[in-house]
Amino acid sequence: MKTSLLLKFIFPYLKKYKNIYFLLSIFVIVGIFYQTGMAWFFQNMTDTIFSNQQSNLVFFLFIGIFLIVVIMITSFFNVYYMAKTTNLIKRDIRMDLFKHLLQQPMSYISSTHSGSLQSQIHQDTEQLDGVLGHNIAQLIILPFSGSVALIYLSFINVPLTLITLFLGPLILIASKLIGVAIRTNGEVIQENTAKMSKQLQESFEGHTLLKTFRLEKQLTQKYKQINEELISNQIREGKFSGFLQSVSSGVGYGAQILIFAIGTFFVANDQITIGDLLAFIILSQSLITPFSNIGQLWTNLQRSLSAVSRIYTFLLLPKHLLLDESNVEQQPVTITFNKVSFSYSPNKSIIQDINLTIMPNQRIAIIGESGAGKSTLMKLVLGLYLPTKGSIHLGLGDKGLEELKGINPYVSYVPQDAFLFDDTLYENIRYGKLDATVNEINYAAKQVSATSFINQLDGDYQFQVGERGNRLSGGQRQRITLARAFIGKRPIVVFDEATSALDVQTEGTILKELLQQNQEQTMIMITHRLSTAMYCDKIILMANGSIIAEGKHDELLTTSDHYKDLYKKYIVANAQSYS
Ligand SMILES: Nc1ncnc2c1ncn2[C@@H]1O[C@H](COP(=O)(O)OP(=O)(O)OP(=O)(O)O)[C@@H](O)[C@H]1O
Repeated sequence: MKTSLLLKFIFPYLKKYKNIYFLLSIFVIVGIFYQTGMAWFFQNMTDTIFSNQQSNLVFFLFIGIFLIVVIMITSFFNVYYMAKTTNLIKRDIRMDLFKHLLQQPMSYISSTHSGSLQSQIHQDTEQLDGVLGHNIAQLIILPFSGSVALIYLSFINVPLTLITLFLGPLILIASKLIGVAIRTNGEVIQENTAKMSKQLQESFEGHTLLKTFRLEKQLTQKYKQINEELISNQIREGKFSGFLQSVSSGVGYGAQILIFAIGTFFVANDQITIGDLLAFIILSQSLITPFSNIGQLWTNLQRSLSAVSRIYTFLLLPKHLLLDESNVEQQPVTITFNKVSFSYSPNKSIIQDINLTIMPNQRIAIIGESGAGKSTLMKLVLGLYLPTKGSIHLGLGDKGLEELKGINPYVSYVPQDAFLFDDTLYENIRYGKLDATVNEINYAAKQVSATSFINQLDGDYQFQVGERGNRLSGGQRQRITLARAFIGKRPIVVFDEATSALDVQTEGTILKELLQQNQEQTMIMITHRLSTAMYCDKIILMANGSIIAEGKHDELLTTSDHYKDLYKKYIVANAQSYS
């Protein structure tokens, strides 16, 4: 990606702190002239001493104290303001990345590994120093301080100035060549680190499997391989930087020796004074440093720019459309599928040509074999994915029909995996309705038969559920996710096998309670249990992404052979379990 484009992207972040940058630039300008001021000071003080004008020494003493005070103040504010702006901008970028991440469509989330994404967001933000902090300031300052030194020295002696200047381009050529290698290598290091976080995260999340299948050796081997790759690339980077440093030091010290040798000759011939030579030795660094440091600063900038490029590319990803929740009212909502087809990838159709109407307050069961497309159909209802063909409309009574083009705000969802946030039970239920009162939370827990187990936990509702809720049993987690879904009283609730971890009796009690107490809600349940489906207003039977039968239990027994078979199997299985 073009450097100018990346700098244009970062500029608005800098602009926000223009006042601090203005103050910073004052201290930076003082810094630019400071080195020349010091050279002037030593040059004139030396010449004064050598010309026996000791009476002027008091004047130089005051100038010396003044210079010390100036450098102390300048150094403090330079470092402080630079750190302040850099960290403030990093904070803003991190926030933008996080907000953007939350608005990513499911297609992005499901195709990206969370470990790599985390490492990318953290590391790339940390690497921004190269374009924000001292690095960029130095890149701007050095040419100026070099020019000021050049003008000052050329007033003293032009040939000696040219000799000093002559060595600089050598470093520039070396750093240009090495800079490209460092940037490419930096990108590989970033990939290695992302792979490592990915593996760390998987080892942590899958630790039960890892232990039971005795996978320690395999995973250690895999981790070792990535670690070795990372270290070899980091060492290679060290080699590149070392080479650059070596050229810079050689040229820097070489310049000083050369100036000293030739300068002494000029002093001996009365072409310059000892003070002038001293000024040359001090300022030669200001002339050489831009060349030597610009190499390192440039490579840092390149490394940072590749981080900026990844951040920019991520922020350019289109967001998932979020409907304005403030307009959402509790009202009956009809869902209509018009010839809807959907595929996750271009070659494989998952949902095919579905026509379906779900009326307000209906109880719908979606059944079918594993992989038939039941969850995908519900993800379309939730608006997590948009149809690839056809359309879904929401009938909103007086407000008419509205095509679903983003997240559906009228639906609550109880997912298959009963995910809980690492927080208290209370907070986990409250996420379903942020302004819920204590009574509402109690009531929601009661509806899903959760109060008895909550009362036995340490701290009741203040119990910390742990990562993904792992301090609770599967059935307890499911009850909390049910409470979270019902507390918001949205017009439609989708259950994706939301009671599969409960025994049939508890499931029956909870569903009976929920169905009775929430008559004014549409409930759509994906289930493998016919015992649940049988009591619904409508059963939708799916196979290979299509609806192959729909109707009430009694109707389906006469209209669908497929359903009849399922029912027979259910009767047999039930009879066996009681025999
Ligand atoms: N994020 C995804 N990316 C690509 N393919 C997917 C994705 N999610 C599901 N699929 C595929 O879509 C098909 C339907 O999956 P879906 O989860 O909708 O089935 P299901 O009927 O709910 O199955 P189950 O009863 O096992 O939960 C499967 O073949 C699955 O591999």
